[in-house]
Amino acid sequence: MAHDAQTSIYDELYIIGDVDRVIFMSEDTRFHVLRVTVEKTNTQFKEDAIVTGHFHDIEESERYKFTGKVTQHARFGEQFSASEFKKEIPNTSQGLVQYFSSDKFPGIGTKTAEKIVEALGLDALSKITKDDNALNDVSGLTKAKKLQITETVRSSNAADEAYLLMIKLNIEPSKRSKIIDTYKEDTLNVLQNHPYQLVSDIFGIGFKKADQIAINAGIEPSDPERLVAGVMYTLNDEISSIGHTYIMYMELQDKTLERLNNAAEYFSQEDVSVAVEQLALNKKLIITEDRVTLPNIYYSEHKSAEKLSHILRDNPDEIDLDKAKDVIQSIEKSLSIGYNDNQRHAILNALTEKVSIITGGPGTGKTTIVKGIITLYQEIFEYEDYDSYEPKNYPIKLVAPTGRASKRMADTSGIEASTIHRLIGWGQDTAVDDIIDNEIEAELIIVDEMSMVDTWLFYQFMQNVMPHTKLVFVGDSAQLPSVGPGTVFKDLIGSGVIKTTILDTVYRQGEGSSIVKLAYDIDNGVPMNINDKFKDRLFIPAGTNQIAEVVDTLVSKAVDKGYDMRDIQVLAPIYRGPAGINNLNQLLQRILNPEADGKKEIEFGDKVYRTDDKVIQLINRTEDNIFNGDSGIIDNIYFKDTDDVDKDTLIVDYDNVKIAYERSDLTELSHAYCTSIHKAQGSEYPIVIMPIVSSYYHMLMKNIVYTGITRAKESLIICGDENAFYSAIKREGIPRNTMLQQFLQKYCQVYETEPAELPDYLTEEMIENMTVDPMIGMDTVTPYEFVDTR
Ligand SMILES: Nc1ncnc2c1ncn2[C@@H]1O[C@H](COP(=O)(O)OP(=O)(O)OP(=O)(O)O)[C@@H](O)[C@H]1O
Repeated sequence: MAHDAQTSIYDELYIIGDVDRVIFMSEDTRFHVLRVTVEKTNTQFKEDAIVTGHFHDIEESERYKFTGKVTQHARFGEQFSASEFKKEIPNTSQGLVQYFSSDKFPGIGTKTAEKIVEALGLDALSKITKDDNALNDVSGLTKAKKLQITETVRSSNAADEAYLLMIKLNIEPSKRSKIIDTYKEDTLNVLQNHPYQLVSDIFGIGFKKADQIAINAGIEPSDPERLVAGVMYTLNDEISSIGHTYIMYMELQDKTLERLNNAAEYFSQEDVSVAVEQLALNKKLIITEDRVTLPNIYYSEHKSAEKLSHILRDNPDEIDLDKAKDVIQSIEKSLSIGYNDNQRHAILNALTEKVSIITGGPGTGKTTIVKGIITLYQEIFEYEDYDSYEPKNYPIKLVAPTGRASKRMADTSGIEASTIHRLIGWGQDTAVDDIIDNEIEAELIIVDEMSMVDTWLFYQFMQNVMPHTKLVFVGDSAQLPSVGPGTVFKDLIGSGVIKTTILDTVYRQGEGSSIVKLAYDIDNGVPMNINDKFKDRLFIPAGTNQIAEVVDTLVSKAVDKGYDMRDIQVLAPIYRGPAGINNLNQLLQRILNPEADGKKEIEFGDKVYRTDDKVIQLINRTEDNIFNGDSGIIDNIYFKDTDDVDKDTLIVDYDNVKIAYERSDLTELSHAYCTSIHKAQGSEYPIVIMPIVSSYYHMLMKNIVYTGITRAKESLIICGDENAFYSAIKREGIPRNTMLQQFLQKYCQVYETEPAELPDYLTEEMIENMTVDPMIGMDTVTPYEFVDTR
């Protein structure tokens, strides 16, 4: 059915027909499956046809012309897949009467419809569209009715026209409806005259797309709206792709000009300055000295520092230190270990300081210290038996930024732990930029995996901490920074205003782990030979094109030896290419969960999900307590045609919690045989297989390799190119510009006499009314994944 460019216009396949029934419609993407009674066609469909496609507004009983191609569906046979559709304007009296008496025009019956057609003739619709007074010739219509008919005809025309234009402009189907719903009758005007508005109003339409639309609409590249959108886009891009919380004014100017002046000098430095100042006046961005940032980010860093300084200012209650030391001794006895001095200080700091920090690499005793802190609090403050409390009333709260990390905390401590989101009540109805107001009742909050906490999440957390609550932040500052902007953990440590314990004695090495030693050597820049053999780690040389084969062999062997697929995790830093996550997932699915009788399958995009597949959740699903990066197993798939369900449904089992996904939710899932190192942060696996090849070039960085390695508990296999490995461990990530450290120092030094203040225009209301996405850390896209690796 393919047509070449010269003949396609003549050969274009079409069906003109009446829509009998809308069999399926996805609210999200507006993908429709229709049964159509064929009136006229140049295809093989004689009486009726199943027509599929993305349509904005299809009405049953209406006549449309669909253009597209004939496709073969695996289960349902031949269908017509439409790329364009257009309402057929009724061109007979009877058709027009039917149209005016349809549900579209409530209160108009056949008689009135006949009068309209009689008075205006066959071009009634075009007359009504063009002439406000067209309906005056029709007797018996009230003024209100005339207005209603005119508006309905015009908005229906405008929506159809806008929809057709969007198809021509190559705007994705899922965005088309959002655009029409946002701008309504103004859609055409926005698309033709103000396309740069889409960048800030429609999530997922970036500057490049708006630029293309503008070119097609004949808008000059020197248009002032293009400049304003370019500045905002550049600022957002720097923040989301690198993780900065601000960018230098000069850099913003240069980068904006670089982006906008590609073929000619459309704008000067001065033009950019004027646009930046105007945006600042309109409170779309904040300029402080020579820095520029987004209001919500500036506000988050400011407010977090202010709140921390308030908490730090209060002196904690007097503590019986002798008793505390005795309790620590008894903990040591019960655990059969002797805490080292650093560890002991870390435990005591949790009691004597309002806020304290514990940072250390794997195996340095962070978990063991957290256990000690909990017992110490229980003994000193004589808490009742844990089981006698409702978990939400227990005075100690354990939290982490991911579901998996919080589950680990609960497992190792024996008391309930939750995600930060859950603790503060960030739920289903919470929009991304809502400010949460939900004070946490607690005497002590311990936050683990702090390196994963970004600026916005930290702000949301801090605002809900009560002034008397003590805080302990635990993490490994050598790990990857948060996905969202900022380096919160490093800034808290760097500020010097919070008592920090750096743990540097590794205990897991004593248990014979060379994986931990490798991680430390990488962090400390110790020379090494990756080819050295150890019982728990291995390096296998391979080129990019051999990675799939090597991974195949390794995984097949592990499965033969009886390992479960949940024990083996392949980690890669990029999605595309032969050694990318997507390709490795396809391969691993074939090995670990092949097609088989009795296994149900559902196709979605270019993926096939099968029962027993290992999958990963890609965004936070707070209402179900399932988070970005959680992985589970497909438990079952139900089809509406054969099972007793309204919609096709896929059930994923996350450690015995079963979550249902409808088709439209499947964008939230991916296969998890191979995942990105970013998504594996906060998780640990018995066996990690980590390819490192030169084609990962942009992602070959020390903290990425370090984070991947430290996910392995028992065995680590690195396969790839040793030079790629050595260059990666020498390369630091791009440093992030942040302000939290500085704000914290400023607040803590001046607090007693001269509290620093937010600019008075920067209020919570303003943040709530912002249109800029705050890029919260749990987004599906990581800063590094923006990098084009081809
Ligand atoms: N002072 C100590 N003396 C002896 N063993 C210790 C000491 N501190 C910790 N350990 C042991 O070292 C091992 C690692 O400790 P722990 O799990 O607390 O480290 P961690 O920093 O939480 O590691 P990871 O981040 O990898 O989970 C445990 O087996 C623990 O019992």
